[in-house]
Amino acid sequence: MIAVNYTRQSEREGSQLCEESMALDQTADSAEMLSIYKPEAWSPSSPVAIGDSDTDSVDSLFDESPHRQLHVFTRVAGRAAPPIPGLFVPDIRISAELANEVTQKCMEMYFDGRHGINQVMLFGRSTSEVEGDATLGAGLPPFLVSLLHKLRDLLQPALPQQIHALLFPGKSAPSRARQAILNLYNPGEGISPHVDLLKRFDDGILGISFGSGCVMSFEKVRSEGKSGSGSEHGDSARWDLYLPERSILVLSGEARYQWTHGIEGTLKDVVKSETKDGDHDTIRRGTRLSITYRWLLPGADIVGEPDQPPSE
Ligand SMILES: O=C(O)CCC(=O)C(=O)O
Ligand SMILES: [Fe+2]
Repeated sequence: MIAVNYTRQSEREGSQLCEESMALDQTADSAEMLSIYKPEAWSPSSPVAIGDSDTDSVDSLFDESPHRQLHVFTRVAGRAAPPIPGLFVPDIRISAELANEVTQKCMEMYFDGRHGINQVMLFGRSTSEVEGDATLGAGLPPFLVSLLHKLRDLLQPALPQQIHALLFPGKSAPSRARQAILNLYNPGEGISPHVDLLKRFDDGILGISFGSGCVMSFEKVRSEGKSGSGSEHGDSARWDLYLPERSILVLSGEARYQWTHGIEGTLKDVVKSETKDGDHDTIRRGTRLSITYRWLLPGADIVGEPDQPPSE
């Protein structure tokens, strides 16, 4: 087995959203103190804005000052997968027992805190029947192979058949190289928006969240030659989706190739309320571990270079 350890390049830099999230963390303990912009259910998230406004949807942070009214808007993430073709987040969770087992193994084997590592890449192969015991990831540590097999069974009724077959090829399918990437995020850490490397990874990406939820943001890759802020003019779109712990994410087709995914480095996520329409929950980030399985393209030079940043 080959393992490659990295310190992940993380944190989204320079964007307006990031600055506002900082403001969220620094200025308020609860979302009630903030002005929350609430987009319609499943309309793409609207841009963040700071400035004077007297609309009903915002409250002032500084009501007592008539001269300086600062309004902070933030996005409210949805809880159901947005309509991006090829994106699947089925409404199922792996069991708490399995999640604990896997997390414990990862912490013991890779993230014991000795080297400041927060990213590990592991490599294996799916094998076919002719080679004897067929597995979905021979060469990966047994607990990651076993997780793959459990995911195959769990996802069987939850995904379209061809997407399931893309992730879990049958026993007679040719052997393929597969990577498992483990990412550990302390509260406040994230990963820059990116498209997984086009020259290294094939279609069909499977990710599982452990230990904490987080909001994952998806942004449409801009077509070449277009510029400008875009979102109000139809050439860009963004969705924010809350991924609860033990949930499973699948990226394929358009979602894998035409949209970036990223996680903002924030201590709290603002998410649509599960119980009350039009309301929101503020959810504190815990330490999150993610495991992502990806197919390597034939001949991809896989060892020695970081996976981020990404789009090409
Ligand atoms: O942590 C996650 O769920 C996403 C990780 C990711 O996008 C990556 O490693 O390419
Ligand atoms: Fe990624």
